[in-house]
Amino acid sequence: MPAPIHNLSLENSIANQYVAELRSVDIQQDPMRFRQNLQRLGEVMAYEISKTMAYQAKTVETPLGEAEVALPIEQPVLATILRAGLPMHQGLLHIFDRADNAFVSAYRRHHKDGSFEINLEYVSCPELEDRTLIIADPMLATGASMAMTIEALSVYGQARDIHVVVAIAAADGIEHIQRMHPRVHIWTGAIDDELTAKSYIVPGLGDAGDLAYGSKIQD
Ligand SMILES: O=P(O)(O)OC[C@H]1O[C@H](OP(=O)(O)OP(=O)(O)O)[C@H](O)[C@@H]1O
Ligand SMILES: O=c1cc[nH]c(=O)[nH]1
Ligand SMILES: [Mg+2]
Repeated sequence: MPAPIHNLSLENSIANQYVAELRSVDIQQDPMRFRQNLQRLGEVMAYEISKTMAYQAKTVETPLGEAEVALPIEQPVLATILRAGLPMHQGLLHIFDRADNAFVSAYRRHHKDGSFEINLEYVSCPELEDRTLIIADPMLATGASMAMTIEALSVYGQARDIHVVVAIAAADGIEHIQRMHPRVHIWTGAIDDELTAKSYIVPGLGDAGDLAYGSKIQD
């Protein structure tokens, strides 16, 4: 049995407004708002994931006495995939403000026939053994970039829990991750059914990296 999918669109919450604005062809003309909506979604997801973590009772001294509070036992490792993952990563880091961080560069290298392969070139990662790992990337299309990232990070130790956080997941991408990495929890703002011939999510939102940071020369 693969780990459960957490689809935020199944419940009414403000997260649905952030996803709607990310998708909107008009609102996404404002790159600052696009990045901010990704960041806000990262913050919401971090809050949801924080409910699944382990806590321990601690005593906090106030100016007037002592308060009993349940505090997280550990800080997670927050990982992201350049470029498009950066704003969601920042949102996660706002909430898990003492987290360690990992960065991976992965991008699609396109061939003339329309096919592409994922190029994974740069990895920077702390020790992962027995830790909670949260990997953010707004788009889970075929799932190839995320699956390669999980494999690349596994070299740094076996994380106890792995959470993948995305704004929009394609059904194909979810299937790929569940097949390759069944232990991984997927948190998504929405699930879309289709991919184009070039593996863009439909209706999706377009190219998240370009919308956040501008177009790039295709490799
Ligand atoms: O599930 P997949 O089929 O692998 O596609 C998803 C990947 O595509 C996008 O990155 P992209 O390669 O466009 O790089 P960018 O962030 O530099 O735009 C996105 O941010 C994911 O990393
Ligand atoms: O729909 C998609 C698929 C991959 N990358 C994106 O930015 N959007
Ligand atoms: Mg892109």
